[in-house]
Formats: sequence, structure tokens, C-alpha cells
Amino acid sequence: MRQIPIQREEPTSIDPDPEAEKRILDGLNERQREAVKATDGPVMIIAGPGSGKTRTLTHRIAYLLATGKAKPHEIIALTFTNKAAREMQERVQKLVGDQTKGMWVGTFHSSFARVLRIDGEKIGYSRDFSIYDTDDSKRIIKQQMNRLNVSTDDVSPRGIQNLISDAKNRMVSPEKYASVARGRAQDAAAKIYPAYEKALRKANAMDFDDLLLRPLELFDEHPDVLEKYQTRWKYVHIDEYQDTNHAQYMLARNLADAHDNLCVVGDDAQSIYAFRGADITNILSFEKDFPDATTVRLEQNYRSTGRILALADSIIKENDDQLDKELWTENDDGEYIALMESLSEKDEAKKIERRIRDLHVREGLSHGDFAVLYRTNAQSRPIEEALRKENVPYQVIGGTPFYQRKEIKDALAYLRLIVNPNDTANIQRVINYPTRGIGRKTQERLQNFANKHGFTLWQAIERVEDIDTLSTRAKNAVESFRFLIAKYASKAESMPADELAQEIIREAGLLSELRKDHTRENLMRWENVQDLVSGIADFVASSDDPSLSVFLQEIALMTSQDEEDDADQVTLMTLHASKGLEYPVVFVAGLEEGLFPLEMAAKEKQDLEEERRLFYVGATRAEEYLFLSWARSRYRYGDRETKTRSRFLDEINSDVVRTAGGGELDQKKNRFKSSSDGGSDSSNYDGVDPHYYRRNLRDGSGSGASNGKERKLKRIEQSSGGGRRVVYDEGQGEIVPGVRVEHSKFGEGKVQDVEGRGEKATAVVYFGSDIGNKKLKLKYARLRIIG
Ligand SMILES: Nc1ncnc2c1ncn2[C@@H]1O[C@H](COP(=O)(O)OP(=O)(O)OP(=O)(O)O)[C@@H](O)[C@H]1O
Ligand SMILES: [Mg+2]
Repeated sequence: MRQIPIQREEPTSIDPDPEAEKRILDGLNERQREAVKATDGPVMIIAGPGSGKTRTLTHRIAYLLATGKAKPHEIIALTFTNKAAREMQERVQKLVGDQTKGMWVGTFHSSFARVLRIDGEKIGYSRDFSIYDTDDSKRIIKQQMNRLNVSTDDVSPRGIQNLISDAKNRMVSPEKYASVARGRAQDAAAKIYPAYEKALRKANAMDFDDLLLRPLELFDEHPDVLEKYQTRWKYVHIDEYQDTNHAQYMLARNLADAHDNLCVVGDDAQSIYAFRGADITNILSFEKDFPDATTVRLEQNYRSTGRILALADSIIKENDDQLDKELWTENDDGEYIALMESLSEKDEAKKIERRIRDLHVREGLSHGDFAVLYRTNAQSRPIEEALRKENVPYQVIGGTPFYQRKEIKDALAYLRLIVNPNDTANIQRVINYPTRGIGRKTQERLQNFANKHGFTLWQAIERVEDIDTLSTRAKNAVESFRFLIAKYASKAESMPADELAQEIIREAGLLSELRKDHTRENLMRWENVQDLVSGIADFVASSDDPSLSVFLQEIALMTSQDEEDDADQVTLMTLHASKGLEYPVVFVAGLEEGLFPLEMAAKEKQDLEEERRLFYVGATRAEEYLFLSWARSRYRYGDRETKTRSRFLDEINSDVVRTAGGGELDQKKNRFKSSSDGGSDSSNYDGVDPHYYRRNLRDGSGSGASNGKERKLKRIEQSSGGGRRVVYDEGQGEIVPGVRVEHSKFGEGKVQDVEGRGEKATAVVYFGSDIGNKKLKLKYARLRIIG
């Protein structure tokens, strides 16, 4: 478990350090240097993958510090994941030494959570506010649906949640939403939206959307607060700018308004989050928004071999809409890109595992050098199985993260309650877990009492004596729960957070609950809870502000990339999660029509282009070896489907691709020629081709020296066996507006609206412009959820 380093706020300054300055600039090429030295006014670095955008941004920050142009507290850098933030922070420290205290490097969400911690009181949030994840919000929505008699017949809580989040992201207020809502689902959402917002406020809680929207509200209502931050941050930096949404754009603009020193880096060709509200026009119109902007284009790629780049280029040039960019490299041509064809997903997994094992043994690549990328989470399972079978260590990014595990959420709920007792969602989670005689009826009566008098649930609990509808036994049970929470809440001031956690978890009965029966699962859960406590202890030891509330807010913002990943293991993740990362060996699996691109996405040009950008992102993660894999059949939703290979494979530059058996890729005939025997089908390929690995990997003294790229291939001596346990969630999900589904006749579609329930439920589904909207009876339509 890791924490985000917290920096003290006092302004410190570093004396100009000419040696550091030289070091910083020496590590860059001419163009990159130009970008680093352009310290006045808005700057956009727009360039292809692996051209050193992130590196340039990092060096720019170091340069500002080393030259004394900025003090650490005058710099803020916003990244897409906490992991990226951590790396950036570490690299800056490496370049300029330890004096970076006061500098802010973090994700948008964690940075603005911090702003709210400092100034949220001005808009009615205390600094101990809770951050609700989707689970917590859904609980609140359910509760409000109950209270307001909104039937779940028309739309599920999750459907309403999607609609509300959508509205919030478009900055549509509850009032405005009510006036534009159409159809039953939206009408229901319009009813719940204001109640949901009120309940969150009352609980002193924010959902993820709020973390970006509330700061805008704060800045809007309190210009003095905005001015404080504007004045403070002389330099604002944003990585992966192509994936910012409207709220993030507004925040960036606001912050940079005083000094006008906004530096953004990005690549429009790598924009892959439009489906989540990212707005590519932010990057496309930067020069219009900031007319005196300096634009720097980086063209030299340091990451990948020539062949990988040639392949990447051939992928992206199929797209129409993009800014002009060049990319070249001094790196070797490298290996051919290998096309792997398999009979089934199981066969595919086995081949991938063999390749990994072979490169590991023959080339001495370490397990951490491999990444397997895929389009949908469900694809990880067969690959996991193959790796586990052969004792290849691996990790799945985006499986059930540590902090989402039930036992951890239960323990955290107690901790969150101590910090913020008005946090209703958490009370509901643990008021009767472990069981303590506060049944559903009692909980309902408490809630009714709260509703009637305008109290929070906690306030009702505090007045349990006055609730006539409760029996004495129920009152006593509630009272001892109240006592438990109140006791630790008052201890929180004086007691170290880890001890506090240890004690309440024990006293609440969580540990004994998990030891009740001695199943392996429970033992594992018990250990997880112990891990949590030691994580808190680490946090207390390393943080400048070791309070429980800061710990809780930070872990609420951990993203799937932030899980422990330092061990030497193969990484499995979705293509989306791979953004910004690089690996010596990359597999892109499941390159089949209907899967990648997803069938639904293939219907609309815009969606198809986003899928293609995703392929581009995936391919450009590779440094040395790239494998493109597809299977002739795949088991999906209970059926074995015959697959054809992805159109993407027919678009790529075949000159740089060989089949795994060594043959050339024959795109026209949609089959392969083999250079060796003129006709062998690569699906029979089952072993390791000795010619394939004839090339020795470059090391630091080889061609790497010519371009200065630090090769990261690590030779390893030893590997530990066994995959990490992964909790795999098939996630059947529900048919709700916004969900992608598949219909046997109409293909892939997107649910627009759902009405009725059970036998009578119908859904309106949009199947692309050819077919349009269809109203389907769910009972007969047998829709499959695909995302
Ligand atoms: N001038 C340079 N000298 C040596 N290595 C470099 C140089 N510039 C970049 N690199 C290396 O090239 C690799 C890619 O750089 P970086 O990750 O910054 O690229 P990027 O443009 O941010 O890529 P992406 O678009 O995928 O995020 C890194 O390993 C980086 O250290
Ligand atoms: Mg980058």
C-alpha cells in the first residue's frame, strides 16, 4: 500500500543551482530544451507517444526550481493517475535534490480534494468530508428513491446514478435538469437529483464528480479564494491534456488566469476517454484559447524500435481527424512485429504464456518487462489461468482493488464514521455489521425519525431515547453503537491513527467476525484488514499531516494503476489503463472484429476512430517487442463464437509484421503466407521459432548510447512463482441507460431508456444510425451487457 506524499505548505526556496540546471538540460534534445526554457506564457507540447512529453514536463519543473524562476510552492502539476504523480515527484527530486516541499503534484481529483480540505468550509463542507465511491452514492440514491417513492420499476438506482453523474459532468444543475428531463427514467432522475445532492451535503460527503465541480463553485462564489490560488501558483502543468473534461479545463483556466503560465502536454491521437466526457477540443483549440501560446512539437521517439513506430504510424494514419505530427527515431529497426493467431482464447493465453517464458529464459527479460493488454476486463481470465498454471508471477491492474474489497470497506466505514459521523452511507453499512441487534425495522424507524425532524441518521441515533416507536432493547442496541463510535471519535484527537484503527476494528467485532469460521477466504480477509492497519501505520510514519481524515481522503482517490506494482511480475491490464506507460514487451490480445474494435464502436466513425486511437496507444507502449494476437473463436456469454480477425490487422503496414511462424502477413486474402514453406498456417504454430530471437537485446552500451535512452531491460536471476490472487468479478450488471448491449439480430447498441420491470420491462436501445432506436421487451430480447 502506498500513500501520496504530503508536502508542507511553507514557502521554501532553493538557491539557483547551475550544476543541476546543466544536468536537467543535458538530458534533453534541442526541441525538448526549447519547451523547458519557454517559461513565460502558455505552452503546449503536442507530440506523439514516446517523444518525451512527460519527461519534458518533469524536467521543466526541475528547471524552474533549479534556476530559481519558481519556488516549490509556486508550482502545481496535474497528472492522470497517482502513480504518474509519484513518478514525477520522484524524478524532480532526483534532478534538484530534496527541496521540493510545497510543490503540488497529483491527480486533478486528489489536488482539488486538497483545495476543498483547505477552503471547502466556505461552501459548507468541513475539512473531514467523506469521499463517496460509486457504491456509496448508489446506497444514497436507493435510500432517496425509497423516501420519495420513486419506483425501481422504471429505472434502477444505477441508471439514476449514471444520469445524475452525466448531468453533473455537463454542469447541469438539479433545477435545470428538471426542466429538460424527458422520459420516465430522466423524470425519476430529476426527482432524485436534488435529494441526492442534499443528502450528500448533509452527510458532509462528495462524490467523484463533486471533487471537480465544488472547487469551481468555490472559485465562483469566493473570488478571493480563487485569487489566492491564482497568485500562489505561478506555474500550472497538465500531463495527458487530451483526456481532460470540461470541468478540468475550467479549473486549469481558472488557476492559470493570473500568471498565464499554463503548460499542457498531450497527444490528440491518444485521446481515448471521450466516452467518459473527455473533450478533445480542449487540446485542439488550445492555440485559440490562448492566442499567445508557444507550441512545441517533439518529433524524436525514444521509446520504441523503428518497426514498432512504422506500425504505429500505419495505425493512426487511417484516422481522419488529427493534428499533423511527425515521429522518427534513431533506435534500431528492431524485431518484426509478431502476429499470433490462435484457435481459441485458451490457446491464445497459452501462446502468450509461452512467449513470455521463452523471452524470460532465453533473453533474460524480467517478468516486470512484460505487459499484456486487452480491450475488456473479462479477457484477463484465461490469460491469468495460463500464467498461474506455469507459475509465472503476474498482477492484474484494475481487478478488485484492495480498497474496494468488502472487508476493507467495512473496516474503512468504521474509520470514516469516527471522522465524520454524519456520513450516512457508512452508518448504513456497519450499523448492524457485525450483527448487534439493530435490525431492518429499527433502522427504518431511525431513518423515519431523522426524516421527520430533518436530522441526519447520526443525529437521530444521538436522540434514540426520544424515538417512541423503538423498543427498549432496540434503543439499547443503538445506544451501544453510538457509544462505540463516539468513544473513538473523541479519542481521534489524541490517539495515533493506526492505534485507533486497530482498536475500533477489534472492538467493533470485525476481526472476530472474520475468524469465526476458519475458511481460507476469511483468513485472507482477516489478513487484508491487518494489512490495512499496517498501511495506516506507514502513513502515520511518513506523512506531515498524519490524521485519519487525510488518510481516508487519499485512499478514496487511489486509481486502479496505483495498486502495488513494484514487484517483478507480468502486468495484465486494459488498453485504457496502459496510457502513459512503457514496457519492453507488449502483447495486444483479442484483435478480433466485434471485440477490438467493439462491435458497437465499429458502427460510428467517431467511435471507430477512438478504438483505433486505443490500438495506437496500446502498440506504442512497446519498446522492443510487440505481439498482436487474435483467436479464431472465443467464448462469450455462454457461447463459443467464431471470430474473424480485426480490421485493424488489415490496415497495418504489413512490411513490418511477420506471423509468429516467420511468414509474411497477407492482408488481401486474410490469411498468411509463410516465408519458410510457403503455406503453413500459423495457427499450427506451437513452439518457439529460433530465428525469431536471433537479435540480441540492446543494452546501455549498445545502440542505446547513440540516443541516450536509458534502456530499462533488467536481467534477472530469479523469479518467484505463482500468480497473485485476483478476485475476479464477472459483473453481470443491469440493463440501464448508458450501458452497451448486444442483440443477436441488431448487433451492438446503447441503452437509452428502460421502462417497467420484470416480465414487462422494455428498453429503448440505439443500434447505430442504420438501425436507429428499437424498443425491445427485455424478456424476449435477451440482451447481453457488454460494457
Ligand atoms: N532526450 C531524451 N533522452 C533520453 N531518453 C529520453 C529522452 N526523451 C525521452 N526519453 C525517454 O523516452 C521514453 C518516453 O518518454 P515519455 O514517457 O516522456 O514520452 P511521452 O511523450 O510522455 O509518451 P506518452 O505519449 O506515451 O505518454 C522514456 O523512457 C523517457 O525517459
Ligand atoms: Mg507521457
